[in-house]
Amino acid sequence: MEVVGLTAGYGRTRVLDAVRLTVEPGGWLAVIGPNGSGKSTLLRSILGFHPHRGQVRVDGVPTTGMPRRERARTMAYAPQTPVLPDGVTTRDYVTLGRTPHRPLLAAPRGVDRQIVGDVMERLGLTPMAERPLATLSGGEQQRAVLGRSLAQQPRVLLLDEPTAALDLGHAQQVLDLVDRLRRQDGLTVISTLHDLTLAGQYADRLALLSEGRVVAEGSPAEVLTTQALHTHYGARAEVVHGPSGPAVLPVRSSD
Ligand SMILES: Nc1ncnc2c1ncn2[C@@H]1O[C@H](COP(=O)(O)OP(=O)(O)OP(=O)(O)O)[C@@H](O)[C@H]1O
Repeated sequence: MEVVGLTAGYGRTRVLDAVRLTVEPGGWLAVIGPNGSGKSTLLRSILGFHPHRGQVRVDGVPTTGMPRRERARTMAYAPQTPVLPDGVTTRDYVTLGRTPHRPLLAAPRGVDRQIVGDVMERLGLTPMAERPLATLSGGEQQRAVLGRSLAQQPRVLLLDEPTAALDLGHAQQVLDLVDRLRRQDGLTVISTLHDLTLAGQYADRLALLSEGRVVAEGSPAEVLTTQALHTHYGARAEVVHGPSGPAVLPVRSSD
């Protein structure tokens, strides 16, 4: 996937300024940056949900002008704060991810049910499959949202803060699953992640966004530096390099 010269904003306020990114097939790019730096706006622009200038290409093909169903088979999105429909079960909700793969208004086929069952099993959602979505905990709902996007079997998966409502064990379970899918199936992943240690462990490249510009891009060890965390987050932190990648340790003020 290539993003070239992506510029976007709200009204007269520019939020993204000529953003340029490239992600190899099967690559995982984590977009990091302080609150309000434009991460969600970037994902929504890439998906074509937010007006922007510039170009987004998948396998060299511009996504602008792609028919909606083709675009939905190309890119799937798990938003940070999804709007969840009332009165649907978890299974029905995950099954919505199959919509771009089956004829309009057709009932789910055996293959759709099998893919949905498989995704729910891998995300630990099977025990709550027949429960109304509204009765799930925040973390369970977040996994259901990810399940829907995985059932879509896209080539590019865009995840906005996929671990925000998850405890550490479930966060690792979800990130491990995404990691397996990219290694086995060549799924390309672009995610935002506030947890910089998890970002450094799972993504193979990081892009640091600050005030709408990519100010650093490279391997986790290249991007996660004490200086960058100080300059762009105003944070005091040490970066420790371990076997799973860099870990970010906040340093308490001595005052
Ligand atoms: N609907 C909107 N109308 C006006 N301004 C908006 C709107 N949505 C976002 N913004 C502004 O655009 C900027 C970027 O927001 P965005 O949500 O993309 O940032 P972010 O990096 O995802 O932030 P966070 O880490 O807090 O989720 C912020 O200053 C925000 O206030």
